[in-house]
Amino acid sequence: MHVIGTVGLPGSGKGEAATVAREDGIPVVTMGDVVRQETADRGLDPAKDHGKVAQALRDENGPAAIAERSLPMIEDRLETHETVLVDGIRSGTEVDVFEEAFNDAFTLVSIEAPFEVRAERIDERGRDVGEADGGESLAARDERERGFGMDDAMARATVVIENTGSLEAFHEEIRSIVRGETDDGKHAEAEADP
Ligand SMILES: Nc1ncnc2c1ncn2[C@@H]1O[C@H](COP(=O)(O)OP(=O)(O)OP(=O)(O)O)[C@@H](O)[C@H]1O
Repeated sequence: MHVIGTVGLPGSGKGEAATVAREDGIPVVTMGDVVRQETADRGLDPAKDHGKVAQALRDENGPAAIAERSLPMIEDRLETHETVLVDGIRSGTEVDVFEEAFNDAFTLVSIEAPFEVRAERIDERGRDVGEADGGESLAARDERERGFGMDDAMARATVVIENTGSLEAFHEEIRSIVRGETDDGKHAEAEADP
């Protein structure tokens, strides 16, 4: 069993990492899915009302609410898959939830790139889909994510990927992590033991 969580500021490459994992047959659970499911369960529109419901979940059940609700989804995928990727972790409190649930089977990966590199990539991504990222500036999004506790979450990572090279190089790094070929310092003994 291996649960890999990714953290990183907007445009760092979390979505790319999730795509690479899916292509490798690894199920991806995103915190966004949890919020959209809850929004639908409350009879609201997942496309419009997810921000409101994310806030309501935290107000009603505390800062770990969304991570806690993702646990049954993750456990369900682990019944049929050795590895699951969790996308969208945003705070140290959420990291606590996964470390408590999965102990040494949990690896937190921080994906990092400088502001200018992320800004350029988000700009390119916007052009691909024909729209900007909701009109909110990257600096404002960074600020909002940091407000949730992203810096704390990133500081807890045991694997750090500098996503400053080519897309292909990044894909290779992610593939090696999801295939369990990268040593995060926690699994060394298990790997050495045949
Ligand atoms: N190494 C790279 N080289 C070139 N482009 C990249 C690289 N890594 C990511 N990208 C591109 O940069 C953009 C941002 O990456 P991605 O969507 O994965 O970020 P994210 O962390 O999911 O951001 P957000 O939190 O805003 O959704 C995407 O268009 C992605 O394809």
